[in-house]
Amino acid sequence: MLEFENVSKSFWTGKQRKVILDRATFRVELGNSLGILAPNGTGKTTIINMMAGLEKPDEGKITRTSRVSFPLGFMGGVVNKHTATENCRYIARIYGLDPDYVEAFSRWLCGIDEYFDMPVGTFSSGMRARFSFSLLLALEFDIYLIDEGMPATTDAEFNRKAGTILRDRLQSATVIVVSHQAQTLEKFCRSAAVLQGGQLHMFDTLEEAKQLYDYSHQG
Ligand SMILES: Nc1ncnc2c1ncn2[C@@H]1O[C@H](COP(=O)(O)OP(=O)(O)OP(=O)(O)O)[C@@H](O)[C@H]1O
Repeated sequence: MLEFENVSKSFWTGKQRKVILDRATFRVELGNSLGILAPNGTGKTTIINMMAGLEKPDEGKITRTSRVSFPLGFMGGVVNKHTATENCRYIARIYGLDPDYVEAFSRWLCGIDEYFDMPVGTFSSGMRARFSFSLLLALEFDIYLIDEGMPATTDAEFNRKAGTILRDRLQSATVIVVSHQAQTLEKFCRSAAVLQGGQLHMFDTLEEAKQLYDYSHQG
């Protein structure tokens, strides 16, 4: 379970206060994957980062009773001057997992051959995306956090392999996806929410959420 209680977050831009969340309260239960619809620039990344514990709320309480992933695509825990192998093994140890397994799984899924033993700083952006996604799937979480859908890699073979594993994982795990597009959420989510005026409005179905979203933002 992941719960926000009266969580507020805003940024001061130098001119005005940009409100992301205003005393928002909601809860995500295991087994009930959630899609959050929000237009660009309204705070999707900030909310996902707060869920992951990478950013703190200004006020309120965030409770995690399940293993919550880092956001898909997040490279903050990866050290550029170290190889993919070293990074994998180090991160596996942090999470108390078997480094041999995590390394072997990421190496296989990533499919970047000898680059896996080169410093991550030498990777192309596509390779970096593949590496961070492979690493995320090598680790075991109860709740996976995804910002704007699958990473945009141009490698069809990788997208197919990673997509299949992610779908399998979703049989037992829960996913929270934030996106500005309802289409991205269709593949993953049972229920959906719309971010509006600093509140998350929760709906039982994506269809209901879409109606509010289309009406408010596109209509
Ligand atoms: N540290 C910060 N200081 C000031 N403003 C910030 C800070 N971080 C984010 N913002 C602002 O808060 C708003 C929300 O940012 P965020 O990155 O969470 O939005 P987003 O919905 O993920 O955007 P996008 O879809 O464009 O990636 C933006 O206007 C952004 O400029």
